[in-house]
Amino acid sequence: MTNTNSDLKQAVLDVLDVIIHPDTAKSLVKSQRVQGLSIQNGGQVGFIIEIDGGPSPQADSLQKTIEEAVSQINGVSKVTVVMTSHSETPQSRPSSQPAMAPGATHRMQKGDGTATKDAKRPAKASSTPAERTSLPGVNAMIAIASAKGGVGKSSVTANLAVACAQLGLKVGILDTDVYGPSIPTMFGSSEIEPQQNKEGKLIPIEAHGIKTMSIGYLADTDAPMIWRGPVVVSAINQMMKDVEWGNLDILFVDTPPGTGDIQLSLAQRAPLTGAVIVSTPQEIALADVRRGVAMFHKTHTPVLGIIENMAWFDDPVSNNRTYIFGEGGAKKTAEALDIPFLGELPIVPKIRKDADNGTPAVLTNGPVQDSFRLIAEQIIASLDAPQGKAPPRIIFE
Ligand SMILES: Nc1ncnc2c1ncn2[C@@H]1O[C@H](COP(=O)(O)OP(=O)(O)OP(=O)(O)O)[C@@H](O)[C@H]1O
Repeated sequence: MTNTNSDLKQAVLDVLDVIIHPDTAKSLVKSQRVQGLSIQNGGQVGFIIEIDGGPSPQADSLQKTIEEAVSQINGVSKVTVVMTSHSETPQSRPSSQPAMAPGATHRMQKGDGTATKDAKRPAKASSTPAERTSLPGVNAMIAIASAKGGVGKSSVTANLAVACAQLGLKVGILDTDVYGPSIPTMFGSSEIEPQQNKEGKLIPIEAHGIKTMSIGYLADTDAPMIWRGPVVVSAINQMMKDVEWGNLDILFVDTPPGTGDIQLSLAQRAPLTGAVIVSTPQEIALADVRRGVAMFHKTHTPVLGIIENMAWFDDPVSNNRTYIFGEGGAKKTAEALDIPFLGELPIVPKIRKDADNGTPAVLTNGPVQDSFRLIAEQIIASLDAPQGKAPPRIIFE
């Protein structure tokens, strides 16, 4: 960040410090209601304000006051305020927890408070997948999850989405991985800034035939994200609803790794049709898979299947196959948990290289494309099967 940006940041904080929250009669800054303040090039200011309760005329008026006050600051070209609410009050934050995410940004506009309403809605045991896909125009919403980080969840999401599009489906990806949003990089779209339509909804960025929206387009991903769980969930909830997805056959959701509170809230609140779990074959990852499956069961989200990534490596020089992370562990776990096993993907340097270059490997004809297509076909078929059960597994080498 440049000195100018630092000065501007301080000027914004100074202005917010003198704005008093009408309910608590405390300064927004002092009551730790400002999160994720960020200044983008050209004086674009974005931040989150935590409010209590859902949308209200008071919240609207507070937002207007904030926007007007900040836009008066010399050097500010655009102000975007996200109003979020959740059940925990800012005052109950442990003092060790930072109130702000330095450098993090968020350019979405005006929360609708649905996070609060949703937080009170229990996951219905009786809900069917169809009932839970409530995003208008979106036929199915599938979470790609991994209980462990770095197992290739985003790579699988990107390639699966393109494989589904190659099979003729309209596909989108919502990247909610706040800890490392990699979809913009994998689609070569990280420099593009999403625009808004007349209703203020974000227009997804289309790349390689996929509509993408990512927290990475909205945030400074070089800055550490230290948002608290409820704020993350609220921001993601807003991302889901405030994007003009249009008509989609499948919206894949790249989720943050883990099975903590954030992931549980997401599984409860997102109108998921089902979840696909990605794992590597080793035992330590598989223990996490069990936790992930349990989490989705708890929220009555059908687990459509498990994909084993980085299953083996074929050395092109020696022609030897090495099972670097062990052999067949995810398949065994799938069998033990009575969950469809969707297939295994080897370690292929092209998958990594193409991801880094912004062109998913599945775009090139060859074995990688074949593997992802087979998995995509099973997932598509599983959407029509009762209870989200996949058809018998197709074996490929
Ligand atoms: N089958 C594969 N072959 C080769 N490289 C792979 C494969 N799958 C993933 N990778 C590479 O491994 C790294 C981690 O993958 P990726 O970012 O998709 O994982 P992730 O589970 O989404 O990570 P995170 O937990 O950080 O979100 C990336 O560099 C990616 O290109």
